[in-house]
Amino acid sequence: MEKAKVLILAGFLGSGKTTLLKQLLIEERRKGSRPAVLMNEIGSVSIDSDAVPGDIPLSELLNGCVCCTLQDQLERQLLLLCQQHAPETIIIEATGVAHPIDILDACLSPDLLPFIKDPLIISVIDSPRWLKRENMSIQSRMLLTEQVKHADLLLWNKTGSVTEAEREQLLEDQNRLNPKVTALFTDYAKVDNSLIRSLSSHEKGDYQTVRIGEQLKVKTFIHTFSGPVSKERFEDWLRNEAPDTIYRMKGYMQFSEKPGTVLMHYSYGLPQYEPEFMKKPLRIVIIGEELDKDELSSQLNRLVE
Ligand SMILES: Nc1nc2c(ncn2[C@@H]2O[C@H](COP(=O)(O)OP(=O)(O)OP(=O)(O)O)[C@@H](O)[C@H]2O)c(=O)[nH]1
Repeated sequence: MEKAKVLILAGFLGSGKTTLLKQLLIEERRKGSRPAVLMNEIGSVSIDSDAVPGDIPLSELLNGCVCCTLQDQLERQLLLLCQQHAPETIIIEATGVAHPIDILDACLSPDLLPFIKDPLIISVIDSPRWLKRENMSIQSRMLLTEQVKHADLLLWNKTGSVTEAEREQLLEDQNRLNPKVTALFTDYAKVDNSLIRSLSSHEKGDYQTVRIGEQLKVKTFIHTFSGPVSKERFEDWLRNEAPDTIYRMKGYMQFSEKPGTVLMHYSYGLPQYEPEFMKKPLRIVIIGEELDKDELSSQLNRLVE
């Protein structure tokens, strides 16, 4: 049996991993290959799994981060995927707070060796966030650095608004942290899949363990809206009231100004909306540091009209 190639998508919350995943799946389909996806989200509700078409085997690890609590489960799920579906490629989208080497460790268990080859770490970095990382907590900064340092392929993503001088800075950081890496400047994580196929992983050095859970204080919670909210007031809330330690929000909402449900993505200060045509519960997952759940819930409840 042909061993499956494993791609580990690493990168901080909201950096563009799901955007890359969708493109990789389209490309895998185009070349007639059999991909499978393993997703890990720290919330108890999977939102990203909608990105995976229904006929592609998908395994989900919810409610925890691979690097902290779910390593055994990741191993088991990988084994099951291999035994049940014999995929040619397995794409692992880890939570934005996972340490890439921990995921790699789980992939390298002896039980899995007959089934998988070449785990490759693709780190998707939110370039504007990287450039302003001094505003983040020390643990988050360390994690970002580790994601750059251990990447086999590094995507400096969201470079649409990055200046030439900032690109120079990114290259300098890259040369300092991971001089051998193959790196690209990308927008919406657009990358030629033939490049990924041609890559081979390099030796991983020692790494500094960053266990997220307690230390990073990245927390997640789910807020359920009882009805439509005012879009204008929601965006006012984002601009003026929402704590800037919210890294990411994602979920389904309805706005009183316009009928229909939207999938709302929020990362690094900007909301984006996509129409959603299926009936979905009006709930969002909020991920951030030092969040006061009760305070946030009452602020969000006040937006319901
Ligand atoms: N402006 C801009 N937005 C982008 C780019 N790449 C992705 N996005 C948007 O950023 C948001 C987050 O992207 P995702 O692909 O969901 O990020 P992720 O890393 O999977 O996020 P988590 O699953 O929360 O960790 C989405 O609204 C994307 O459309 C980019 O290059 N430029």
